[in-house]
Amino acid sequence: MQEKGTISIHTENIFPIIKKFLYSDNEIFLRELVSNAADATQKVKRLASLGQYNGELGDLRVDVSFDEKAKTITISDKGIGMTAEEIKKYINQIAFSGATEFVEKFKDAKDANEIIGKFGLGFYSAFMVASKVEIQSLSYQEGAEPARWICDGSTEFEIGPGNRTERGTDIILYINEESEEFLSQHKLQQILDKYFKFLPTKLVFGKKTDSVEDGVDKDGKPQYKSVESDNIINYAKPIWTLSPSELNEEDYKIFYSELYPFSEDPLFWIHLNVDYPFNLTGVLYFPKVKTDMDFQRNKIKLYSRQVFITDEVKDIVPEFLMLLHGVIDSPDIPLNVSRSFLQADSNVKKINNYITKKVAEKLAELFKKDREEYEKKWSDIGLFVKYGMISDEKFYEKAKDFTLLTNTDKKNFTLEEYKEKVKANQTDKNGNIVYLYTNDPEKQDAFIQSAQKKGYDVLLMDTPIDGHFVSNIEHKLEKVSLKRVDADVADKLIDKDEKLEHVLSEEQSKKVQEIFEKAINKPAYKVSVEAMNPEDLPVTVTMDEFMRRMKEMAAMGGGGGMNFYGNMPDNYSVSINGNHKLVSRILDTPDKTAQTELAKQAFDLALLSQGLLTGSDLTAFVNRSVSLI
Ligand SMILES: Nc1ncnc2c1ncn2[C@@H]1O[C@H](COP(=O)(O)OP(=O)(O)OP(=O)(O)O)[C@@H](O)[C@H]1O
Repeated sequence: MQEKGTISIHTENIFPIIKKFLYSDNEIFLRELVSNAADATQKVKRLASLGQYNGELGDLRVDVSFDEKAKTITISDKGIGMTAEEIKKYINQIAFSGATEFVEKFKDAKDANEIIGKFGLGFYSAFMVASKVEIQSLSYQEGAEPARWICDGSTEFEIGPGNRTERGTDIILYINEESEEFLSQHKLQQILDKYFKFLPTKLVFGKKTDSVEDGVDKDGKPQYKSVESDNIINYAKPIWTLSPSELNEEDYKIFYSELYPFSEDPLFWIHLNVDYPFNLTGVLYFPKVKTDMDFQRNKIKLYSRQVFITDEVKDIVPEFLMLLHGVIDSPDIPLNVSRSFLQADSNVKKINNYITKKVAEKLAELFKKDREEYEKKWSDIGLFVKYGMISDEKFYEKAKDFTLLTNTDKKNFTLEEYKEKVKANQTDKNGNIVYLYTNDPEKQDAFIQSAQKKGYDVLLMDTPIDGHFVSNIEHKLEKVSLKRVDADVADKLIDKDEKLEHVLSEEQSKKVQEIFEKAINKPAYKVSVEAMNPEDLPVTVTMDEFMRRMKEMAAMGGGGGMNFYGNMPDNYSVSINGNHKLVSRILDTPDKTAQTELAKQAFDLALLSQGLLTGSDLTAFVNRSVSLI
């Protein structure tokens, strides 16, 4: 009996609205329809295992096919099927209270995901690409009659007897004009690969032809023949569904290369597996990252019951772990709602915390088990760890035991070990331990050497994140302050209240100061004469630690009062080593011009050693040097 009816929503024509909103993301229709087919297949399997279905299961597979001439795409399954009554119930009654609310709520929606799941519109996403949709279905129930449903995208539908002779469902999409791009082998293959590589139900997309070896010819050369077989989409083994005890190292590496072909082997990985209070499985990899490109290319992929959803996992994965690779699968993440909802979702927060905890545990384990190996990997993982410590208090608490500080001799220390190492020699008169660091060992070499002469240790803080990391640990560690090695002359880097004897009288000092002020003749350079080790350089140019950090923050866009520092000129301190032979010589030079030239030369050498001497000053220095020789 042929029957006509109206889909129960209160608007004339919902589909143009759906289409309009969802257009940008319209490949989702395939994700929704193939997922439905796979669900129906899983259901019949379950019924059989429960003894509620006794028919032949047969080859349980989902087929996607297309017909370029007829302009159709068909999704077929051998699942539980639907009777006409069920079609009416499941397909016709769209699960939302009213189209008015729908339109109101989502007139600004940009993402199809926001709408589809929320309103149980999975099936209706078909109308994003089809002008007409037909269902042919035969239910698994005994004595069921095949049913056919057809709808042209208006709220009118037709339902009546169908033609399916085997259990299961065909969804036939009559592709609309704007969506003809989907009627392509390449396009469909690409979409199916993206979403269904790990689908638990076999998914077949037509046939493929392979060339296989077939004996040898009369000259003994191998012969080949073409063999046709099903083009199966989901060949790969989704290892995150297995238990870690069933897997070996190779399995994890193979899986990684399946996810990200042509990538270098990962450093290590974490197998995630929880089922309470939320359900989540997955494998996260720590990549070996060579370039920034790698970060952008290989992202964590989010799955829901083995169907790919997105690689935009922001909010689900803690920000500092966004650089990891791998897969997360959770049916408990509300995939289909807006971002702001996601951030407020308590499951998402728990998942976030869980992942952070797991990562910390893994790192702690690696550190404990094989420190040498861990140290080798530190240059790669240090970035994650430091970023994590800065951005997440809880992570800091865990990571402080396995964070390493590396010094200029490339030796590694934990925070605790380092404190012990330098405590004796690097504590200032107020009882603060001063950690010295360099962010550019080449440029700051002269300072590093002077510090080392005093028996000080210098840390290497030369990655982009280290500037923040320095402030972070300084803030967290008690009675510890960090100073860049060029923040002052070696004798004053750590103020121990030890005064060196001055060879110059007060009057002589004043004179030296005047000579240098005149020679330098730049207000941004503040000259002082110090009693220093005679072995140290005659002139040292430094920028105060506090001032430099403020300027760095201003340069990075720190708001508010930071602009104040950003606008200040670069101010430097020029320390003249009053105990140096050269300084005495300058003082004793009777010829005023020669005296100024010598002072200039000594000052320029200081600038030169720090790469601060450029342009016309550099040219003048070179000319002066030539004439002095
Ligand atoms: N291929 C199919 N075989 C059997 N039943 C199906 C098939 N496709 C859809 N259905 C039935 O129609 C219902 C509605 O499908 P629809 O995709 O609109 O929503 P859903 O799958 O329940 O939810 P969502 O897509 O939001 O996850 C399904 O729950 C299922 O009962």
